[in-house]
Amino acid sequence: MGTPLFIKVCGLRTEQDVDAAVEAGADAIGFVFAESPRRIDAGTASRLARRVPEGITTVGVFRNQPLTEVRELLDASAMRAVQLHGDEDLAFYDALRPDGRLLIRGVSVRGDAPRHGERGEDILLLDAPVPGAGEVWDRSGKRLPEPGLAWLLAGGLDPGNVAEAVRAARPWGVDVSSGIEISRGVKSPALIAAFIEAARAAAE
Ligand SMILES: O=C(O)c1ccccc1N[C@@H]1O[C@H](COP(=O)(O)O)[C@@H](O)[C@H]1O
Repeated sequence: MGTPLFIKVCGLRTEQDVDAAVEAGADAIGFVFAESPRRIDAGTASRLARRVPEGITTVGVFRNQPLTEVRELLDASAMRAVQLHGDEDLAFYDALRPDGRLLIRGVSVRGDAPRHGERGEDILLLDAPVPGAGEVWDRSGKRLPEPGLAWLLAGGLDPGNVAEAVRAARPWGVDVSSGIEISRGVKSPALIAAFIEAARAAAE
């Protein structure tokens, strides 16, 4: 397919899961600071992030939280990227931009998918209506970003369906949370490895 697929695994909470993601070749690892069963505090995120080699992007995930809280948590945990997954407006993105972190805009697609770059984001993430719920959304008839733009497909992906999703939607990258869990909020190193292997194979 040309450029290698960018793979983000999200909602990791333990050393074992982080090590599995690094070992399996994830490009980015997400730590959830938003309201969620996967939420962790800054101290835990900081401890886990220290296990992540420099070339892998650590991502703090937020949803409709105050700017001061977002910035405090990002700084305290030394995240390399920020994912805003709510209704954050352009001013919110503009305020974070000078911090120099990669900006990821997570969008719950209900009608048409938004265009890449409307908030000045580096990466657009298209997700199901309820983030982190493991739901596949209906992509049929939807205008997806053009090839070459940095956008991630998310929403109900798992080791069994990611290959077909990559072949059909041709995303720049993929993001997963529920599909690599054995129960809500509990990741499986085996599923992390299986997901990354299946996604990579589909993109070759
Ligand atoms: O995972 C969460 O609980 C979460 C909470 C708030 C914002 C985003 C969240 N997760 C994001 O959801 C998608 C995919 O989830 P899934 O694979 O369908 O479970 C992914 O972008 C996560 O970053």
